[in-house]
Amino acid sequence: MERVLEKIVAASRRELALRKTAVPAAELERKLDGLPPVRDFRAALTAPGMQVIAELKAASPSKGIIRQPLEVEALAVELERSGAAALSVLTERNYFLGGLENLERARKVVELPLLRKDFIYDEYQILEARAAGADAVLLIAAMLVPAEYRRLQKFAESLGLAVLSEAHTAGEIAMLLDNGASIVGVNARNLSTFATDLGVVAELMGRIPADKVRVSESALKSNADLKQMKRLGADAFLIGETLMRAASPGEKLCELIAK
Ligand SMILES: O=P(O)(O)OC[C@@H](O)[C@@H](O)c1c[nH]c2ccccc12
Repeated sequence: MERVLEKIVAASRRELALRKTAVPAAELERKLDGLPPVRDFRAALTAPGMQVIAELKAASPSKGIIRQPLEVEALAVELERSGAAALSVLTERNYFLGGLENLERARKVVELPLLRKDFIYDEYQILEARAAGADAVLLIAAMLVPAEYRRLQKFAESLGLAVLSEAHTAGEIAMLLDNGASIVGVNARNLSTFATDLGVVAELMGRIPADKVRVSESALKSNADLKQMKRLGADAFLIGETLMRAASPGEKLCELIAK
């Protein structure tokens, strides 16, 4: 596993142990019974037109502070009104200044499907995601061996959650497809260096069969970028920084998805 990723996961494991003691899994499971049904993330991404998963992100390891304070409710409502297909909410605390509470806050104000964006390696995190109002979770190929990936994917599906499976190399795409991924994201960002290269997405998108949902992730800055990725087969786009740096993220989204 790569270095930055390793540090993030190590910090996350320490915190997870504390959360598990504070709120046992059985308690979270009881909470799930009273929840409204999961919203259809997959359907949102495959609707006709330019479908964007708009990401609420306050900071990142490579860019430092991106948007602070993160006005979760205002941003969620504005992005929904401006045509986002779904929202991605960063919940990693140490490097992205996110939190599960941001997911809960977004859930209260929008009807859009929500993705828990985090570094997931444990079923407990998937229970937390559903309890906080998520409709989908991210699973990152670079940090999971196939058996772990399969186990977490099955668990998410058993709760009705969709899984966005993320790859950065041809080998990772093959692993995900061999293990039953149906929504596959190609991340332009290398998680060891955090450098981005849209060329990687352009090169790899064609390796995902058209019966899968194909998502172009990271480094999308313009309407032309989205159109290029669409031509290469992308069904949907995951966009964080370009929206979060905009004075008006809603206007920026309209500009990005214009015909
Ligand atoms: O801000 P950008 O370049 O538009 O990227 C968004 C999203 O793809 C990125 O935040 C991301 C993709 N995969 C991740 C895994 C963990 C943390 C973050 C990510």
